[in-house]
Amino acid sequence: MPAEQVIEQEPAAAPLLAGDRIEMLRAFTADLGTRGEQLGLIGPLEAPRLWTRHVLNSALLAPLIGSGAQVADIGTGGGMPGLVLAIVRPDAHFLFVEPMERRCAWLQEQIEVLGLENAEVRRGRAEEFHDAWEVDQITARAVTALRKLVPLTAPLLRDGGEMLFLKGAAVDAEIEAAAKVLRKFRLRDVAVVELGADLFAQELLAETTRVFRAKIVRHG
Ligand SMILES: C[S@@+](CC[C@H](N)C(=O)[O-])C[C@H]1O[C@@H](n2cnc3c(N)ncnc32)[C@H](O)[C@@H]1O
Repeated sequence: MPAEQVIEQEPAAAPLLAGDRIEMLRAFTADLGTRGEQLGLIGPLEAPRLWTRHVLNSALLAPLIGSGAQVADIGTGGGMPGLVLAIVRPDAHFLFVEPMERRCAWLQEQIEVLGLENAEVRRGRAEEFHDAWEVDQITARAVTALRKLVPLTAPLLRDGGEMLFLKGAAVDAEIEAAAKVLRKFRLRDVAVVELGADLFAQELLAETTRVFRAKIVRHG
């Protein structure tokens, strides 16, 4: 049996990003680090980079969430980024869209254990909710490439709503490959935003995060 992985020590940026929600974020991270691999929520090598690569990578998105916004997080899985954002942004409301039953059970358990009042799980694939909702913002991480993610998520957004997708180093190539769907779904103000550069410069965080950001403008 492989040796148990040690959970990464909490980076100095964590309390700065979580503010008075830090204890909640610590409880979630500890639970994910302890049970996440066994439940198939994180890979076998992820515990030593759990804070940096997963939890804080998600929390960095928090300043882009609108106050009072209705947000759908697509493919929440073990909780990234939706559950982390629901913890650090109690002033916004989150729907966790996830097709896998075991992952939904984990997310529901976390909502109850943490006492989160601003989050709900919706079991299913994003396409099952097309035209049923008109949310303000959509978040997603590690679900699929942009050229597939945009058609999956655009019908869930209100006119003027926004996509915020955590992406890796290949984001520019993904945007290029998605040029046709970006036009088809009338996305505007397409940008790649780098988050966490200030914390990185102060050596409080080991990595920055890239976000694909765009607005949908159906009329005009
Ligand atoms: C690689 S995991 C990423 C999980 C989490 N977002 C993260 O970054 O750790 C992809 C997740 O997307 C979910 N998923 C795949 N296709 C989906 C769809 N069409 N709609 C909603 N969720 C989907 C999967 O069930 C899985 O939990």
